[in-house]
Amino acid sequence: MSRIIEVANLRKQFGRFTAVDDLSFSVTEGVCFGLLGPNGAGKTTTIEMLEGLVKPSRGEIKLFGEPANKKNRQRIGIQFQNTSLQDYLRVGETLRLFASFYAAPASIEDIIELCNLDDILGKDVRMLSGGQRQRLLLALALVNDPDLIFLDEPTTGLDPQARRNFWHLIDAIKQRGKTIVLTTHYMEEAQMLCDDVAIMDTGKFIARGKPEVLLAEHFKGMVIELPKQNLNGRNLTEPYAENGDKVEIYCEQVESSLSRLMQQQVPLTGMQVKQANLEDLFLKLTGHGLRG
Ligand SMILES: Nc1ncnc2c1ncn2[C@@H]1O[C@H](COP(=O)(O)OP(=O)(O)OP(=O)(O)O)[C@@H](O)[C@H]1O
Repeated sequence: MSRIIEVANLRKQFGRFTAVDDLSFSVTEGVCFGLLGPNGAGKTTTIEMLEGLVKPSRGEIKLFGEPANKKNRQRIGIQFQNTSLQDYLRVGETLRLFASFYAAPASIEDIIELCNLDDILGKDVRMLSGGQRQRLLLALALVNDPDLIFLDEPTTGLDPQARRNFWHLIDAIKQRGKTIVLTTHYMEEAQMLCDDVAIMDTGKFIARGKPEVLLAEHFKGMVIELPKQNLNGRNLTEPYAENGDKVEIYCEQVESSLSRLMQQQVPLTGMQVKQANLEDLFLKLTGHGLRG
């Protein structure tokens, strides 16, 4: 499989502040690559440099095997966090307007079907629900039949059902062999959709790889989650991290960890035992939770 994106020593400074700090990575064809991290980690700045919207302070970007340029950027589609749509236009008219910007647009009918827009084609874009608007923005990102698609926090603000519906759409796009770069701070979303992830914090990658491989590398067993107040000042013998009003205890064997907790007379009310996910990995690597 060829490398669709290759980045070497990419950096972005805003004045003296380093938003993206010397990233080097590549993304293979047909992969859904997730850039994950909390607010301010540098995800948007990174993809905006790849998209050509922000000039890097340093570093090299290759797209489709060549230095990024106007021509190979025509092969990308972008769904921005916020896109202004033309008031008073309907969904169908908006799609046709965007398609008219390109010499060889994709089939509009195909995109309507893929993005499930049939029922809302006649709807004024100002009247769309959050989920409908995101579906339209995704359709607009596909209108030039791109080989590489950037989705910047596509499901932020959507309710859980709309988010799940959107995941199905992204899956359908993946089935067509397109390469996707997605930013998100929903680790569950990344785990569902991404074949390859980079977890970002303060402008750097702190982990990179397939979600299941990263989790297997960093967690040998299960995670016990307890309300922090249950510890009541006790120091645990198990390795653990604090996450807001909870603590996460990393255990290789649940039974022996539970009996040690009971020996220490830690109350187990409100306890949950769970499989570690990417959110737990972020906490383990940084010592702080994703949502501060
Ligand atoms: N034009 C700018 N001028 C100064 N600082 C900026 C500018 N753009 C971004 N930053 C800063 O760079 C850092 C990274 O921002 P960025 O938007 O890339 O993060 P992010 O991970 O995408 O966060 P979010 O999830 O909130 O979108 C932040 O601290 C942000 O305030």
